[in-house]
Amino acid sequence: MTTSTNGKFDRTPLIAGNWKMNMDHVQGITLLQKLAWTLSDARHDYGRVEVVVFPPFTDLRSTQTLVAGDKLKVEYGAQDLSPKDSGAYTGDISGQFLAKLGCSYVLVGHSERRSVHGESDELLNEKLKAAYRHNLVPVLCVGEGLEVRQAGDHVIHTLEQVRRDLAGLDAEQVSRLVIAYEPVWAIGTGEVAGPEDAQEMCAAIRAEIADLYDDAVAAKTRLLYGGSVKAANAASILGERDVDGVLVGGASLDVGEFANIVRFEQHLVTD
Ligand SMILES: O=C(CO)COP(=O)(O)O
Repeated sequence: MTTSTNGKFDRTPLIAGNWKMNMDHVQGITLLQKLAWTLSDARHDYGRVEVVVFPPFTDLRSTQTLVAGDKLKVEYGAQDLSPKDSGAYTGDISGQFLAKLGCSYVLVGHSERRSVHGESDELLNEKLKAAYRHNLVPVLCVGEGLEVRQAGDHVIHTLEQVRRDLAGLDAEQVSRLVIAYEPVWAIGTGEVAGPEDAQEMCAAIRAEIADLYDDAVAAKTRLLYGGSVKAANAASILGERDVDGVLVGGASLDVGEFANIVRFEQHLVTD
């Protein structure tokens, strides 16, 4: 992994777009092509700020063809995977298939899967292990709902998720892991956790990883914030010490908006 030299990051910033259940494969290719053109016009340095999109499963083959054919530097991943590698699991998608499609990353435990599909920490732990079996880097999503936040238990709650989800993973795996803190009350609502909220939780997660593993592992794990991120608020969130990137939902469907988030360094206040 390359190291950015902007003085604020010692981990390569990662800007990720979760398309959720939007964009069929034709629309997806158009979106990705426009994004690549926009970033190319802006002479974006992908070694300095990594860019990843998470299209629906049905877009992945055309995404692979476009990325390989046009030698794009945008990376891509899937929004979920099965804990199993193959067999009688109708409707599920194996990490092996995702790796074959050139995916680098896979989302695990997005709050919409935890709530809509009732995914438990035990299942997510299995999914993380499945991702590593196929050399996919998991982006593990954690975060609290509104009631937990109002009760002031957000840090305890989120660290508990981290502990349960990471059970049995080794230090090498966790140093490659990406964890996205996505407070459920800030997803798709226009409510953004402030930069200081993002920093508070990312610092707490990093300290927890140092506790569970060691400081060297904690220094490598990348921590993202997600929830109503837009070009207008991205730079201040990304300026925080422990925030290494953002996981963007709605705004990742707008090329101009997402490209401006990728180019957040233009808006960083340097001290
Ligand atoms: O869930 C999210 C990304 O995974 C955040 O979605 P929004 O950016 O639309 O709030």
